[in-house]
Amino acid sequence: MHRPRTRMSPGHEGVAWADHGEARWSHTHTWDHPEWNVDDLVAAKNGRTVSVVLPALDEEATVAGVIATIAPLLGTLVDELIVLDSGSTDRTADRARAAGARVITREEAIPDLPPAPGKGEALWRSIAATTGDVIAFVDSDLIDPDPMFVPKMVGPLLADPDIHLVKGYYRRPLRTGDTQEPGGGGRVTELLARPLLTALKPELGEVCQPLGGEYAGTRELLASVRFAPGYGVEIGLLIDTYDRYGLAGIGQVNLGVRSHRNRPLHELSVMSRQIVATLLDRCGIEDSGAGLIQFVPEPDGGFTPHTTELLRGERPPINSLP
Ligand SMILES: O=c1ccn([C@@H]2O[C@H](COP(=O)(O)OP(=O)(O)O[C@H]3O[C@H](CO)[C@@H](O)[C@H](O)[C@H]3O)[C@@H](O)[C@H]2O)c(=O)[nH]1
Ligand SMILES: O=C(O)[C@H](O)COP(=O)(O)O
Repeated sequence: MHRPRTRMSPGHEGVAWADHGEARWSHTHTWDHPEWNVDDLVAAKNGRTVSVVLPALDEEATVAGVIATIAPLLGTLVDELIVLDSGSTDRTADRARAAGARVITREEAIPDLPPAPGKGEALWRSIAATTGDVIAFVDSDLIDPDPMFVPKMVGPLLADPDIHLVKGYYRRPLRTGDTQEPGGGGRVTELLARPLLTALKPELGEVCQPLGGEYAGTRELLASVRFAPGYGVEIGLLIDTYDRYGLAGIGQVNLGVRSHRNRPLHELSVMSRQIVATLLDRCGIEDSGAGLIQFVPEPDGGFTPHTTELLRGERPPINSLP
């Protein structure tokens, strides 16, 4: 496969863009109009294998729909498709199996170690449970994802040996009740992650969706980095990849539109607290470690404080396990 074309247009005046040699990273490592097809990618695999991992916690409503968009690639581009069940108590596992995925629990992935809660733990264990040279992650709460999500994400990894992490980016609608706001989604991304990243790691300000759950990486990278707990996992992986390989090791690909189950604001606050903890840690800034206090409105007009503690317990690189 030829190196895919880059199409991110410039014109962001006033932004201190990172120079990547002669060309800016946003030109050389951003695929705004990816044009490769599955046959191109199969030819580019060259003996390498691709695993797709769907982390899932109680996603019975959507998991089968996500699998249905990826299962047709099994045996060609995709060599294995697993759902890493993060402790679901609903019918996620049954539905995932019926749709054509292999379901692996956290305990099965690494039997000798009791599982911790959170998404980071599920992804970390999935590295041990899969064998692909390239691993693509797709959230299992997506609604009508495009079947080209995985082919688009793995393209740069198969084409360029210097790239180790490819983040998807997209338009993000926000659904509230019966209404849908086309560009209203990605609230934590836009209000917290991108501003804070720009302040502390300005070169990563060019990454459109630092938090998005659709990304792919080489096993070389993913087995050799630590995994942050909970929802800190994406920001941790992004910064750790940057610190190891620089921007040259990262790519991003336009996946079109991504809809998912939009969480209520109070759940996103807890997610944000976890992300802040990992971001500060990766930037060498001390965090108080305090849990987030939220004020729950009561029927009588008052509020009750409720604290959510931070998830702790960074996981070491999988390839450092005995
Ligand atoms: O303990 C958990 C929590 C979540 N999930 C799964 O992880 C995926 C994403 O979780 P979700 O709660 O839907 O996250 P979002 O609200 O969509 O948050 C965004 O931002 C997070 C922080 O970067 C990322 O982890 C998400 O992938 C990204 O979509 C879903 O398939 C979940 O079922 C688990 O497997 N275990
Ligand atoms: O990635 C994010 O910013 C959070 O998952 C919130 O996304 P949403 O605003 O689209 O629900």
